[in-house]
Amino acid sequence: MADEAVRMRHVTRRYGTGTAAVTALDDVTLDFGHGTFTAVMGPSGSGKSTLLQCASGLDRPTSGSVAVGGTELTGLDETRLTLLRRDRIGFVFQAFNLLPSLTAEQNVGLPLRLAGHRPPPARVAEALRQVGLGSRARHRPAELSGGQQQRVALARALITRPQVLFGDEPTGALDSVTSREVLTLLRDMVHQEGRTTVMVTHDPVAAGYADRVVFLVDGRLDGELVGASSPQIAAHMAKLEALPC
Ligand SMILES: Nc1ncnc2c1ncn2[C@@H]1O[C@H](COP(=O)(O)OP(=O)(O)OP(=O)(O)O)[C@@H](O)[C@H]1O
Repeated sequence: MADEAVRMRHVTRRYGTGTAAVTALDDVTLDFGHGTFTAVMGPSGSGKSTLLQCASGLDRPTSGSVAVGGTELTGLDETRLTLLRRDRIGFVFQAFNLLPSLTAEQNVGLPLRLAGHRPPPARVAEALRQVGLGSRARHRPAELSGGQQQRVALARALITRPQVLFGDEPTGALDSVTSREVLTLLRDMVHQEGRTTVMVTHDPVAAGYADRVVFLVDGRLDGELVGASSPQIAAHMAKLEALPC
């Protein structure tokens, strides 16, 4: 097994050409260790989502390399990259992206169904139980609260037992109490199951649940905090946001 769950080396991502070119990520070298929970923070437009997309194989860097679980993504064709994402990576987004006509258990089983397998009912039930929704298996998304819907999305992301879970503002649409429930669940999964988790967030309270916070400014890494409290993270962000552009 590779030392790191995700390795990024000199990753640069440019969009557009000529005078319209934007360097969204600029020579980023970063590792995410197995069984760690990392938050990615930075001012708006600093490249957080681009970093997440390059690290997870949703997007390809313009230059540099990314490896997940020791597999270099750079040389993979689209089919292999899709398979790697399907088998090794889980995603949760701000929008829960559940299918409204399917029940919670059908939504959770969907990734296995899409991969051509019949979802084992015991595995689906276990995934729902893990996120505290064992009794809501037959409910449709409209019958669930926002926090419950995000927990269904989390169970769906975890049903394939991914090596790495990526979240882009996973609590962005939730109130503070519900956010805390989802973040506690994420943190427990990291610590109890060694599920490597990388989460982009604007919220210092959310980032306070992570073991480590890495900061981006203008597409470049700009320091990190390990084991920091939410007020310490908020103070660091305030300094970064005060920097002249
Ligand atoms: N598809 C694209 N085409 C052109 N420019 C893009 C594209 N995607 C992102 N960018 C630019 O790249 C830079 C980084 O964007 P990114 O979405 O990664 O930032 P972010 O830190 O996630 O921002 P926010 O916090 O506002 O969501 C921004 O200047 C953005 O405008």
